[in-house]
Amino acid sequence: MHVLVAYATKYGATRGIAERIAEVLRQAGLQVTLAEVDRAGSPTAYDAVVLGSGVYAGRWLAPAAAYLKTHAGALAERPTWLFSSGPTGSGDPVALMQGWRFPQDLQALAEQIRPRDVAFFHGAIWPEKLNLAERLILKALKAPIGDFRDWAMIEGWARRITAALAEA
Ligand SMILES: Cc1cc2nc3c(=O)[nH]c(=O)nc-3n(C[C@H](O)[C@H](O)[C@H](O)COP(=O)(O)O)c2cc1C
Repeated sequence: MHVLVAYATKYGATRGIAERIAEVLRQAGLQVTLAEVDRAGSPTAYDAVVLGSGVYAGRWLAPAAAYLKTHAGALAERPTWLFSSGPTGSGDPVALMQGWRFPQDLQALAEQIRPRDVAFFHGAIWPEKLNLAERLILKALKAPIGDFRDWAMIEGWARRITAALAEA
């Protein structure tokens, strides 16, 4: 079973999450290709796909959104899992983002693809990497600064993927 773990990242937080997911899948004996989404190629080369993106102003990064649009048909034909990396701060990510779970503009596509699950993980913000506009936005929003990625939550989700694929 060959699984693609593809991601879009601006500052590396989502890459780290994708790497951890890939590690858990490999430990379970799956063949895994880990790739930035614009280098991932078609989903038709894989038996299953895990696709994730960092969230900016409520939207996925453009390369991840484009991949979902371009390959919706192929993704619908194979087990697909989607995840977003976003909120900083402790507590449930959906509660932290006032009920937000997945980009509004991609919801119809996601319904078409029928992913096995759609996860929303805590993200990470490294202020020194941000441009001035981004720093000002985060200051105005009073967003907590730091690495809030919840590795136990991420690994648990990845283990559920391995369990589902073992049944497939
Ligand atoms: C300017 C800016 C806007 C952001 N907007 C959102 C948002 O709307 N929703 C959210 O959950 N997280 C938001 N975040 C947090 C990022 O999604 C989070 O830091 C994520 O882990 C970044 O992933 P990346 O480093 O892979 O790009 C924002 C961060 C920045 C810097």
